[in-house]
Amino acid sequence: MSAPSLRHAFETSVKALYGPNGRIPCRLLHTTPSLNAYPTKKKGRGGAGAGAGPPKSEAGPSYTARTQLSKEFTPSSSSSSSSSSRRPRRRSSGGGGEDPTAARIRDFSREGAPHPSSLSSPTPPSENFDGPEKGTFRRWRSPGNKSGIGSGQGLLGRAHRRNIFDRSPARTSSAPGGKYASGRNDTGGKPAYRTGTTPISSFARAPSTSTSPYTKNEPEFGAWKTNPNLDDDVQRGRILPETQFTSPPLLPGFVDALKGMFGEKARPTAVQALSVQGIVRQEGEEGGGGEKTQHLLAAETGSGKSIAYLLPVLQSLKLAERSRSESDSSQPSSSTRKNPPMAPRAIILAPTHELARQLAQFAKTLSHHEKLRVQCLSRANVRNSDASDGDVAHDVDVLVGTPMKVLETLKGRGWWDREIDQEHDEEEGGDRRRRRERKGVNVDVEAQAELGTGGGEGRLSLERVEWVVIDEADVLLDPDFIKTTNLLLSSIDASRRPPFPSPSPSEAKDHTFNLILSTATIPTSLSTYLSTTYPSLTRLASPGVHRLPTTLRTEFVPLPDGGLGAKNRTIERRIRQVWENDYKLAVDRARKANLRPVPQWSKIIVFANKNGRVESLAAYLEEKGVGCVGMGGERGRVWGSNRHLKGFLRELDPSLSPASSTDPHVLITTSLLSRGLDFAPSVRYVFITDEPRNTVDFLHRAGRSGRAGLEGTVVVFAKEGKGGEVMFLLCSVLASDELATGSIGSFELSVL
Ligand SMILES: Nc1ncnc2c1ncn2[C@@H]1O[C@H](COP(=O)(O)OP(=O)(O)OP(=O)(O)O)[C@@H](O)[C@H]1O
Repeated sequence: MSAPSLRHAFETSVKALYGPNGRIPCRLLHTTPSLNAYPTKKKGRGGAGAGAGPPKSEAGPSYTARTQLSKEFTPSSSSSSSSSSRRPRRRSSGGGGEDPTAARIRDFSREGAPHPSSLSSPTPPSENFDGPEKGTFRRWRSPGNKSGIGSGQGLLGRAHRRNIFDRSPARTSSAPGGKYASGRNDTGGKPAYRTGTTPISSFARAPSTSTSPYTKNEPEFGAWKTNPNLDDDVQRGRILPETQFTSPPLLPGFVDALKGMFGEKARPTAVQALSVQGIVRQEGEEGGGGEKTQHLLAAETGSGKSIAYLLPVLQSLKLAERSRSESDSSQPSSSTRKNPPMAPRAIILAPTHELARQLAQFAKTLSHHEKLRVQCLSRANVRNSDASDGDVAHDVDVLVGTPMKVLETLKGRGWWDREIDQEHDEEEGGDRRRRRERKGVNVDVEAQAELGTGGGEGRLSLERVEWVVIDEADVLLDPDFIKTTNLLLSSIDASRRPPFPSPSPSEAKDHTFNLILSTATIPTSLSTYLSTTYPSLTRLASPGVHRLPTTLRTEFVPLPDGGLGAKNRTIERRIRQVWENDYKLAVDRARKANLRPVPQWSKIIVFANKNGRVESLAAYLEEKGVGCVGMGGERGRVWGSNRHLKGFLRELDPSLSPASSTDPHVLITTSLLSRGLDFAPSVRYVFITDEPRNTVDFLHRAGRSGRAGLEGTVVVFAKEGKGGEVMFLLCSVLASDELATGSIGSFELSVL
C-alpha cells in the first residue's frame, strides 16, 4: 500500500475513533476527524484452547485497518514473512492454561522475520518462565532501605524546584526524601519537562515550504541556511558526502580512534557525514578568532550525533593547539598557578549528569591518540566544590556538564540559593526588574559582567571557550532550562568580549564562540526560537530525523480491564515472554549446532510516567522474583558515577567493572533516562507502560533501543480503545519508512 493509502487508513481509524470534532484524549495527538464509524471489536479473540488468536482470515473487522497498516510496515515483499509479522500472536505450544492477554499480543514488525515465539521448543509458558538467573541478582530496594540501589537519599527534595534532568544546585533546606514515597511525579507535581506539552501537530516545519529536504520532489530548502562549504546535493540531504572516515579531512589520530571504536571499516552515519563535510575544519582553516559558526545537527536517536559534534570540536581544538605551539612555543601555561582555574576551550552541555558522563567518555575515547584533556564536571559531584578540589583544578580542553553544574563551578556552590534569597530581599523592596535579571531572564550587560568575570569562585575561567555544544538542545532550550542555559552562554560571552557592547536591539544572538546544537526532535517552539535567535544557524539533518530507527520494531500489547494489578501482571508476563523467546532462540541455535543452549538474555527498559508508578511496578516485580532496578526522579541515582546504570549502558567507561550475568535485566524508570543515554546492545526491548506525554517523549523513550543499527523492539502497553489505538497507530506511523514526510490528518510530520 502506498503512503497515501496508509495515511488514509490512519485518518480513517482516528476519525472513526473520535468522531467529528473529536479531540484525542491521550495528549499525543490532536485532530479534527469527521468519519463516523469504527468497526466493532470482534469478541472471542484469545479464547481458550491451544493456538488461540484467530487465523488472519478470521480476524474481526476491528482489526482490518490495523492489518492493513501492518502490511504497510512490512517492506519485505515476501508473503510468508509478512504474514508472519501480521498474524496475531499465537501461544507457545509449550502448553499450560490459555493466556488470553498473551495470545492477543500482536507483533507488527517491519522486518517480517518470524517471531521467536513461533519456534517450537519444550519451554514452559511465559507465566512461569524464570529468565536470567532468577533470584541471584541485585534487586530494587524499598524506599526505606538505605542500602544499595534504590535507597532513597532524600534527593528529590534537593531538586524540587528544578527540572527532572538536573538536580544541581543543591538546596539543603528543602524537603526530605520522604516526599518521594508519596508518589509524586518526577518534579514533585509539575510536568516532567515542558516539551511534554508539544503535540505532534506542533512539530516544527521549515517555514515557507511544507516539504522536507529529503522528499523526492526537489523541494526548496526552506528556511534552512545554505552552507557555502556544502555542495547543493549534500545540503539538501540527497546524498551523503562521506562514506568513510578519512584523513584528511580528519586528523589521523581521530580516524584511528574511530577505527578503534567501530572497527577498521568504520563508516560515518548520515549525520556524521554531514558534520564532517560541513563543520570539520582542516589544516590551515582552524578558524581561531575568525567568524564564529552556528550549526544544528538533527538526526534520529542512536544515529551517532555525539560523535558528529565531537569530531569538529576536537579537531578544531587540536588544530588551534598545533598552530599556537608553532607560533608561540613560549606561551605561559595556566597550570603554573598553584590552583589554576579550569580554562576549557570547549564546553559540552547535557541535561543530565548521566549523559554528561557518557559524553565525556566519548570525548576521551576519541581523543585517545590526539591527546586532548576532557573533564566531566559531574565527576566532581561526590565532593563539595571547593576551590581546592584537586579533581578539577587543572587545565582542560573540553569540559562536559549540565548547565547548572557549570554555573555552580563558575559561581560557587549555593549560588542559586543565594540569588533566590537575594530575590526575596529585593522583592520585598519592590525591585522586580532586578529579580528577573537575577533569574537569567533578559540578563543585561551589567549582570553579564558580574557573572562572567567577578562572580565566580575562581575555579572556572570562560575566557578561552571557543566551542559550546548544547546536546539535547530541545530540552536545554525549553522553558525549564532556557534561563540557565542562556545565563551560561551570556557568561561565556561576557568573559570573552570586554568591553561589553550595547545590547543588540534584535533578539538575534551573536556569540563569541562557535555553537553546535544537537537534537533528535525539534518541536515548533524550538524551531521558532532558533529562527529568531540564531538566524544564521546552519541546519544539518539526517534523512531519518523524527522517525523511529529503522531497526526498531513496534508492538502493541492491549491491557486488560482490571486496574493496576492486571496491568502489572501483563507487564510481568511480557517480560517473561521476552526471556522465553531468548531461550527458544538459544535452543534453536544450539540444536542446529548440536551444542548446549546458552541464552543471550535481553535487557528491558520499562518507562513509566511517575515515580510512584516506578516504585509500585518495581515492588510488584520484586515480589514476583523478577530482579529489577527502579529509578524514578532522583531515586537510585549515584553521585559522580553511572554505577547505578551498570549493565544497562554500553560500556565505554573503563572504571566500571564489566556487567555480569547476575545484574538485573530490567530497569524501570521515567523520562529522566530517556534522553541521550546509549544503552547496551543487550537492551533489546523498551516497554512503554504509560502513555507518553507526547510524541517527542515517545520517540526518545523508544530510541533507547534499536541504536546504531542494532535491532530492538518497542512494546507499547495500552488499553484497547481510544488512547491505546492512537498510541499504536502513532507507533506505526512513526515506524513507517514510506511516510517520509507530509501530514496525516492534522498531524504535521514534515519537520525538516
Ligand atoms: N559511525 C559509527 N559506526 C558505528 N557505530 C557508531 C558510529 N557512530 C556512533 N556509533 C555508535 O552509535 C551509538 C549511538 O551514538 P550516540 O549516543 O551518539 O547517538 P545519538 O544520535 O546521540 O542518540 P540520542 O539521540 O539517543 O542521543 C553509540 O554506541 C556509538 O558508539
